[in-house]
Amino acid sequence: MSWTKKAWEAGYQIYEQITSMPFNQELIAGTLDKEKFKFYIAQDSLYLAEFSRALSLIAGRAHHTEHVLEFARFAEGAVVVEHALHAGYFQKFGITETLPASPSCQHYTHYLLTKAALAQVEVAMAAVLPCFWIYKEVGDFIYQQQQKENNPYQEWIDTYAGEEFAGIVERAIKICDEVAESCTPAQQQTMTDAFVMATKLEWMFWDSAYRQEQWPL
Ligand SMILES: Cc1ncc(CN)c(N)n1
Repeated sequence: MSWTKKAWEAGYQIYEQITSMPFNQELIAGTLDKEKFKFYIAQDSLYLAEFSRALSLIAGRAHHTEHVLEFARFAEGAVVVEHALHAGYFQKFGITETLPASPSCQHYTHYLLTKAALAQVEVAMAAVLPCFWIYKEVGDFIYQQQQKENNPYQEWIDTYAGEEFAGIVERAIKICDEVAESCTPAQQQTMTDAFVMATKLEWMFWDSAYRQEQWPL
C-alpha cells in the first residue's frame, strides 16, 4: 500500500469529523453566520501567508530539482490563487482590519513552520499534505452535498472543489509517495504522525473559526 493511502486511513476518522462540523454543515446549507465566515477568512489569510513560507522552506530543502520547483509553485499558488479568493471576500464582506492570529491559527502555522525548518524534509512534506488534501476532500464533499442556490460561500466551495486545486493536490500526493519510498518504516511512521497531527490542526482551525476564538488574556 502506498504511504499516502496509509496516511489517509490513519487520519480518516478526523476527516469524517471535519465534514460533520457545524462550520462545514452550515457552509453547505449557505446558513453559516457571516461573522464566523469573516473571522475564518481573516484568520485564513494570516494562515496562508505562513503556509506559503513553510512551502518555500520545503522547496529550498527538497532533494530533487522537480520537487524544489513544485513546492515553489505551491508556495506561489497559496498566495496568488487562494489569496485572490480571500481578497474577493474581504471586499464582499467589508473586512478591513487586520486581526492578530488566533491561538489555533498561530499554533497551526508554527507547527508547519517548525516542521518545514527543522524536521526531516519528507516529514515536513507529510505535515503540509493535509492542507492540500483535506481541503480538496472537504471541498468535494461540500460541493456534492450543497442544497442551496445563491450560496454566499459558493466561490470558496468552487475553489476547493475545482479542477485546478485537484491537480495541485494530486501533485502533492505524488511527491509524498515518491519521497516516502526512500524512507525507512520508522521514518514513514514519523511522516504519518505529522500528517495526522496536521489533520487535527485543520479540525481545530475550523472549530476556532466557528467559536471566533479569542486569546484569554
Ligand atoms: C487552514 C487552512 N488549511 C488549508 C488550506 C488550503 N490550502 C487553507 N486555505 N486553510
